[in-house]
Parts: sequence; structure tokens; C-alpha cells
Amino acid sequence: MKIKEIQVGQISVPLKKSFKTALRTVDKIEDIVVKIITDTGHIGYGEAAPTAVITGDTKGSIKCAVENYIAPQIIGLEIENIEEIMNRIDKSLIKNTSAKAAVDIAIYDLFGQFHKSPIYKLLGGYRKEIISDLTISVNSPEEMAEDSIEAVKRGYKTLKIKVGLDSQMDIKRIQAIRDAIGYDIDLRLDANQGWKPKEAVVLLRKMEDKGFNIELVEQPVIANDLEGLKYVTQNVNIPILADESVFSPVDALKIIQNRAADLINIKLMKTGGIHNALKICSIAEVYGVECMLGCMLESKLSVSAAVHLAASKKIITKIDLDGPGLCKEDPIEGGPEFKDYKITLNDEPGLGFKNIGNLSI
Ligand SMILES: C[C@H](N)C(=O)N[C@@H](CCC(=O)O)C(=O)O
Ligand SMILES: [Mg+2]
Repeated sequence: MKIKEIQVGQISVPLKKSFKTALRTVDKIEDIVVKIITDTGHIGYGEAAPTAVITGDTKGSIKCAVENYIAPQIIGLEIENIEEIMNRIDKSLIKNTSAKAAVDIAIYDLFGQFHKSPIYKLLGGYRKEIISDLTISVNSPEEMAEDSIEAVKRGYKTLKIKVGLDSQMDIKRIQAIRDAIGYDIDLRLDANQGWKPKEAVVLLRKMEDKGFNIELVEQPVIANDLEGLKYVTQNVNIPILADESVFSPVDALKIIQNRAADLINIKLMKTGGIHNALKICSIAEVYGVECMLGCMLESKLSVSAAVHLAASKKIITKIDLDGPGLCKEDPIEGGPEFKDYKITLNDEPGLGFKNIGNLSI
């Protein structure tokens, strides 16, 4: 099974409501889709999210990276030699992790089809069902409380609350949410780099004193400030999870060895796909550091690849794969079944897609 052709297209999926973080506001998913066709007529699909404020990747840069840098390096290679393909993807250009992720995902889809096996079983096959949280966008405390009630009605047991725009309001936001939904639901916070280190410590200690019972806090400070991240980690009891500070396996190793965070958020769009995410899992296993498997604003296409990885590894204990749960519609036929919080894998080979609707190439 040889790589014959690589096509680049686009998918557009409307969201249920605007997605708002400390970094950006988005109304719909507009991602790049990679379609790889083999000489045997098999097709593999991948997706890249242009999250410029986090990865630096835009639709234009992703398309250019895939067409002009990655594709020429891998056309003609055998799918079964996945090691050579992934080496060439990594060496084709630096950074551009979302473009690399889209190609990596499509290659894994084909690798599974080649071996007639779902990907999660090839990677370890640890579980068949995973439970995701749902993200609540940063808005007024009243609106966030209403959105949280709605999410609980949909069955979510864990909510990921976006904060980081204004620390005084953040206390009010969490108070309003706890008043609205009580204490049976787990709350994790994501500040998306919005606080200063000292501000984060003061705020999180207040939240501890108020008994808000926060499961973890994601990326409290700016991505490059590892000293600041470590300061927060060492001065609060709530576990701190590194997100934007960790792209590569080298980043993960540095954070873990410096004890700059308690947990690592792995996202395919930051690692450049499954092959590098696996290296982070191995590093984390060595040090006993649990990981979250997260996503950017992505459709079910690339989130399905993350689902396969999350299902395969024991060290992944926290799931933030809510891209499809935030969407108004799902144009992807086949693949894992997303029923709000519950995601169930099946035994279809590769990623198991039947059709990608709404795809323009
Ligand atoms: C969608 C997911 N729950 C999430 O919050 N992901 C990112 C932000 C994604 C984006 O801006 O597209 C995160 O910071 O964890
Ligand atoms: Mg985050």
C-alpha cells in the first residue's frame, strides 16, 4: 500500500454557541482536511485546526506546509513503513505542528486499514469507552451558570470552565457556577495563560479557602514562563496542568523534570500528531505523571484520532475531547460514537470513517 496522492481541502462546521477563551472568540470550526490516497485505492483522512494564537498555524500556512513541504517527502512511501514516514514528516520543516498532525492522522488511518485493525488496538487497546468533559466559554457569571446547568442536563459529569480574563470576576464566575450546579460535578479551570504567577496563586488560594473543590487548573500563566508555572504549581494545592507550555516531547520532559506542572495536556495539534504524542505518553509513564488528552476547536474527524490515542493508553486519565460536543452538526459518518460525554470506539479498521460530508477539495 503506497502513498499515491495527497489532497488538501476544507471543512466548515457551525458551533452551538460562540467559543470564548482568554485568547480568542470563534463562531465556527473552519479546518483544513488532508485526504491521502494509496495505489490500492484506500483513503486516509486527517484534519488540522488553524489555532493561530496557540500554534501559530493558519489555514494558509497549513495548506502550504502540506502541499509544498510534507507531501513531496512522503509520496511513494509504503504505509507499513510508518517509522520512515513519520521521520520524514518531522524533518520536512520545523514547527507547523497542525499540518504535521493532519498528515500523521491520515497516515494512521491508512496504517489501521493496512493491518485491518482499529488504531486504538494497534497502540495498546487499553479501553473501549472514554468520558469527556464539556467546555464552558468565558462570559458573565450568570451566562456561565446557565451554560453549566445546560451541560449537566446533557449528562456531563465534568465541566472545563474557561477563565483568565479578569481574576476578580473569575471568583464570581466559579461561585455562580457552584451555586447553580452544586458540588457533585467536577470543575476544571482553563485560564489559557491569562494570569500573572502571583495573581494566580492569590486567586487559587482564595478558591481553595472558599471550598470550590477545583479538580485542576490548566495553563494559569503565559506559555513561555516555566518559572512562573513552577511558582504556581509549588504554591497551591490544586493540581496544575501544562497546556500551551507543552508542544513537543522535549517540552514535556523539561516540565516534568523541573516539576513545573503536575499534569500534561497532550493535543495532536501541538505534538504534530499521534507519533510524537506517543513519545510524551512514554515520558509521562516513566515519571508517573498523568496526562489529559485535549483538542483545539476540531471536528469529529481529528478528534476521533485523539479518541483512539486516549483509549489506548493508561497514563491518559483525563479527557477534554469536546470538539464534537460543541458543534451544531456532525458531517462525519462513521468513526467512534459521540453521545455527548460518552465516546465509544468500534472495531472498524483505521479511524473507521464512511464519509466526510461538507468537505470541499
Ligand atoms: C476545545 C477544548 N475543550 C479546548 O478548550 N481547547 C483549547 C483551546 C482551543 C482553541 O482555542 O481552539 C485549550 O486551551 O484547552
Ligand atoms: Mg487549555
